[in-house]
Amino acid sequence: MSSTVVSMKGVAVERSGNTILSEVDWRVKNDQRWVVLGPNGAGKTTLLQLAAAQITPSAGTVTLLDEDVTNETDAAELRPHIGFASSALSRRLPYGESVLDIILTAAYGITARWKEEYEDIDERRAHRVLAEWNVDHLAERRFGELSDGEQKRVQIARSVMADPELLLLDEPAASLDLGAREELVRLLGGYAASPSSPAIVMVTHHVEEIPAGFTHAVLLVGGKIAASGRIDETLSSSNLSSAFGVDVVVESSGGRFTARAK
Ligand SMILES: Nc1ncnc2c1ncn2[C@@H]1O[C@H](COP(=O)(O)OP(=O)(O)OP(=O)(O)O)[C@@H](O)[C@H]1O
Repeated sequence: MSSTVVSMKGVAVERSGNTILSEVDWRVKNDQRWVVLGPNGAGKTTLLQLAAAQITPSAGTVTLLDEDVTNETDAAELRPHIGFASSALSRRLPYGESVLDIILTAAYGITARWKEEYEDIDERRAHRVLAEWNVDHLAERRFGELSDGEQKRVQIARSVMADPELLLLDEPAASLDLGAREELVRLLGGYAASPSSPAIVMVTHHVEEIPAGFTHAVLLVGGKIAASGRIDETLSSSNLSSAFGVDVVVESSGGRFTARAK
């Protein structure tokens, strides 16, 4: 049965006197896979930080997994149930740590192994999750020695290790070469297609990075939602042209999208 995992009503975020998001009304259900698009500075990462319970709104209400997020205590309780992969978070991962430990520490919500005793069941799950993201063969390697593409897949494996109810991905394919991008997009598409996967929200700059099977899209412009809804309807040539201020043609084939200037 589908249920709402993210609900934002009349949400605004202000920082240093600037309004970064305003009038945001948005709902994500557990069987939906969303992509967030918009020009640089539109507020995409800020929207994801709200959904990750990393920040609280300046106005309006944010409800995550049926809990209102009004203060730091609410947010701290919610965070273990939300998977979040972003390059800002990955910079905090210890580069000398083994891939297996990077994944295992996620089970305890920490970024470095100290003296924890892990259960066999955690290790088995870690290997299963690594295999799911096609990095199990790298389990004993140091995280910092991996290629960008391998590191991105380990970050996502880490963010799903604790079996989250909501998975948030901030530009997971940024800086990847074509082969690594396509490998990641294929794996994300497979993950998105599974009914047992959580709700997913992915921020990206490029429609080519949207995996097949994503169901919804939201376009942010100047901190406001310019369009949102079913992906095919929202990612229209006219919506993207007006969001990015350039005349583009958007095409889709086999569930994937391309965009190019007219
Ligand atoms: N702590 C802060 N204080 C003041 N302004 C901030 C702060 N954090 C972000 N901003 C501003 O808020 C706006 C939205 O930032 P955000 O990172 O959410 O946008 P974005 O759409 O993810 O951008 P990009 O595509 O460039 O990553 C930007 O203009 C940014 O400079």
